[in-house]
Amino acid sequence: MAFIPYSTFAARPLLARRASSVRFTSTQPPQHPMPVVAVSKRSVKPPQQTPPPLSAMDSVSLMVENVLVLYGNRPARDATPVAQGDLDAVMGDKPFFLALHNAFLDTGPIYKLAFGPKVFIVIQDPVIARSVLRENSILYDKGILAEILEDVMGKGLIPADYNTWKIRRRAILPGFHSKWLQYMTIMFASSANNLCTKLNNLGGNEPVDMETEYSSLTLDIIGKAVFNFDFDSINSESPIIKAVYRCLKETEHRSMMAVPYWKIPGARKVVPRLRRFYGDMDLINDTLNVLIESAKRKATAADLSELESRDYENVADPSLLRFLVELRGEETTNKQLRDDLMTLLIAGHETTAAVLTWATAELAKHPEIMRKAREEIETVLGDRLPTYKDVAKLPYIRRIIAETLRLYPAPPVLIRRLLEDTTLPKGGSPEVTNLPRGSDIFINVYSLHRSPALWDDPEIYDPDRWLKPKSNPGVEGWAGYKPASGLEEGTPLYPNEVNADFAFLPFGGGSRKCVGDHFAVLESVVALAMVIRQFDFVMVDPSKDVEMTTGATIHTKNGLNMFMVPRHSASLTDGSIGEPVEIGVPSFSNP
Ligand code: HEM
Repeated sequence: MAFIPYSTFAARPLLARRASSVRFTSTQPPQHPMPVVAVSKRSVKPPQQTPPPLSAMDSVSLMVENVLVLYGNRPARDATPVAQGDLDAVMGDKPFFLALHNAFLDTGPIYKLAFGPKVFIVIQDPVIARSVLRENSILYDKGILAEILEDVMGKGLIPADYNTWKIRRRAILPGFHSKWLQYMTIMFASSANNLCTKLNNLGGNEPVDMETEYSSLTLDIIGKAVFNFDFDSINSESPIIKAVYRCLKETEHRSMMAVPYWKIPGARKVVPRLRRFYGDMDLINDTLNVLIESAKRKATAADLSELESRDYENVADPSLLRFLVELRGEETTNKQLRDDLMTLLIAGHETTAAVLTWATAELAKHPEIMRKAREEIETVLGDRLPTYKDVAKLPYIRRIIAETLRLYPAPPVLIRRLLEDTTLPKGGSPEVTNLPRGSDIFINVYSLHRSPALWDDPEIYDPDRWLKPKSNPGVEGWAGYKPASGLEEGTPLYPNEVNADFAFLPFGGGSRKCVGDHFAVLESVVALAMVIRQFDFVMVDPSKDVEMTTGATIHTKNGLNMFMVPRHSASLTDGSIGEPVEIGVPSFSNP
């Protein structure tokens, strides 16, 4: 059976490009951006006490109960439907969350998914999701997800137990303050500019795999932001980049395994993929340790207010790592810092690459949306590089990012494990659900975002849906979606879980909500605007492999539904694309 990894959430199309006639010749010097986009600091409301984690005995007794209920005569605790039969029919080589989605359409907003003695509770209801993620978040830990990610992220924020998480979240969250984000936006533009230069230099009709290109872009960005390290993966492939990618692949592979083979004693010495994985981890850890030592040597202790008001344009190392080692009172071990860095690197990389890839794919499918997007970019930016201030003036591009995250959330499923017996609210389901301690829970964000009960024409890609309110009294306790003044300047950066009352969870919600949401939206808006104003993308028959005019055959990785070829029109290039102009970003130096 398959679990869902954090970083790989599938669902990404394969793209190709060719330079279009959009000019890109000069830029204005970067302005000092003002904080116009509403970037708010969220207060973390830690619960008072969390129940103890599950013991092996607890797991066994839960499995016994499941067997007795599913295959014996013991009555179930409630009437929540079991989706076993339906899932068997749909499970094949499709991504796991698509199987979950089919079961949702057949079964309803909450169901139980049985694999032998193991039962998962699958939730696609905003009221129940709100209860798990926000109102009663104290009752849950990351369960299976923590087990899969432990080797890579250690006690980083995503898999961390409650006590570690509470301390590290308090340290890391302030690092994403608005002055730093403003400065980072300049770096996003500079990095996206490198990608555009590379694509321009490729020339010809060769198809380009945009998923890979976006992935390199977001890796370069996250490396600079998190530890001031220039992977330069847009232009080169170093051993460290290869090691990072292979580790991501290993995490993905583990997520598909029913048996945690990496925990078998001695396995890491004899299984070739594990030997390579731990070798890669050694290389990454050595590199991170050098970066940590170097940051510690240069560090001067500072208070939060000093760090928040820094002149980042004149700081040699503006990274989060530097912030973390300089923040007074936040003494921490190298091991914890390594875990934090690795977590941020993985969490902030493929997720953003996926949204950029899907957004580009959807724009290629919808020429009218592409036209409106380019019109906005032309009006606001012309051919200069975007700044933080500009992002506030690009509400249509921001809606495109939001709409892409709705249809292609990455991760498509949030994972939790219940630590105490509880009762879930009804929401849109007929009954409340009684759950025993130890229940594994999937919040199926993919289906929540495509639920006909919550969205009009949910399968349609429509960035303007975010301008219209939506409600449904049939979902008991759901406040509906309320647009925040049309997402114009000065309003929230993106429609979020608060104004959709947990029907829209691209960055999760509650205390463990993504710390990088604003970072990711700013990055996506800047990169998408810069790429689509210069390049065209065309959709072709998604149902089969396609022979390119160049003779190349493109295969979609996940068989989901789309890929692209360059537009075959000579009029698309008029030779007017000039040299991109450098902007004032200090170079990111590797130690
Ligand atoms: C489009 C891009 C992104 C998406 C869709 C995304 C999505 C998410 C989601 C859904 C969660 C919640 C997971 C859960 O509740 O189990 C999360 C958590 C997290 N994300 Fe992101 N993320 C993105 C970008 C980033 C970036 C750029 C960073 C860092 C620079 C980041 C760092 C984190 C961290 C550290 C957590 C764990 C928070 C905690 O448990 O306190 N993410 N992300």
